[in-house]
Amino acid sequence: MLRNVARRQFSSTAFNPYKVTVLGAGGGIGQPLSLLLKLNHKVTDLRLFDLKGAKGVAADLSHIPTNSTVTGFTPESKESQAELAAALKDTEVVLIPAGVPRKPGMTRDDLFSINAGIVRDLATAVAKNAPNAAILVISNPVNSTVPIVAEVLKQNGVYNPKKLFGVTTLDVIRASRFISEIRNTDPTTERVSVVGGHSGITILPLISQTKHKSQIQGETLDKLVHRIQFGGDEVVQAKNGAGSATLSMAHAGARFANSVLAGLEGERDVIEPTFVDSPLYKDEGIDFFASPVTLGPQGVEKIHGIGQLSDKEEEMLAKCKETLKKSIEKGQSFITSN
Ligand SMILES: NC(=O)C1=CN([C@@H]2O[C@H](COP(=O)(O)OP(=O)(O)OC[C@H]3O[C@@H](n4cnc5c(N)ncnc54)[C@H](O)[C@@H]3O)[C@@H](O)[C@H]2O)C=CC1
Ligand SMILES: O=C([O-])CC(=O)C(=O)O
Repeated sequence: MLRNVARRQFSSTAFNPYKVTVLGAGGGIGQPLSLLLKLNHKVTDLRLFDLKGAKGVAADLSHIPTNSTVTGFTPESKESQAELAAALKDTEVVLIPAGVPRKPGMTRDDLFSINAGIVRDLATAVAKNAPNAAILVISNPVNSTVPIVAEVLKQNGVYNPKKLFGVTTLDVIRASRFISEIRNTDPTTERVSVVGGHSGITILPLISQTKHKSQIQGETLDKLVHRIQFGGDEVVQAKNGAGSATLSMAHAGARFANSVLAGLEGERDVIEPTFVDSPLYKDEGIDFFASPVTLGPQGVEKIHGIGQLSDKEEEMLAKCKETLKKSIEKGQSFITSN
């Protein structure tokens, strides 16, 4: 009995042979994320790339008795692109947690000067070696790195807006957890729509759309919204210079990747909030926005609107859009004006 359950949970079949690549797999997020992907029965060929450490992580994970193969890739020399190309060749899903994390006192935008170039170069390699892959961007600042990837793909003639995602799932899981702490409920059943972007005031949790809207008001509401928006800072401060969220992010990234794979496999009604090329506010010059998205065989199947907001949420949305627009334009012009 136990064996059957284990087999059902972990074994792969010929129907779901997905190749998945993690870029930045040796890092704080990359390692636990790779572990969770090794446990995902939808993944059969797991490729791990990092400037350092990926081979060790791959050898370690390869002893876990799930059906996927795991291969590690590190560049032979500073200039070598061959290993990155091999890690990406014809892969179906690419997760990008490569880049530097925050230290106390920094904003995510402070990471732009280093991470923009890292993400640009990795996106260029994806464009050349896996032009049809779904790309899941974790590296911060997400509000700018996703537009960077889009512009690189456009320059290479392979941009498919249905296959590019900024991973905002950590905001969603934080919202579930924090609301359950206030209401003393089971966090696994709490659903909160979090829209906008992924930093500070661009993170817009729609508490008025939850079943707790009448119970969570006034100061409690303000504190909850603030905690969801600045949840990353709690971890950055607690780690005190040793980085930002890694384990909760690995969980969030693995959950989102599983949803993307479920959509590709043809599962129906897979909906996750994510930061995508979106029609919602394009007429205001905002090319990307996070909202609930139905995931399907081609990637994005349907982008849902954000529904009815409270007056307070409308005010927050206006501020969110102002900041988001600038961050998106900063990412776009990093590619178009260089
Ligand atoms: N989207 C989100 O919700 C979240 C995003 N993040 C972001 O994820 C990124 C990674 O965070 P951590 O894993 O904690 O950092 P880390 O420093 O522990 O790991 C980053 C890894 O990227 C690798 N790397 C750097 N340049 C590379 C390149 N050109 N090619 C391949 N690998 C490269 C490094 O060698 C390192 O192993 C940061 O930018 C962080 O801000 C972190 C938490 C949540
Ligand atoms: O706070 C950070 O820098 C990392 C992050 O994006 C998060 O934890 O939400």
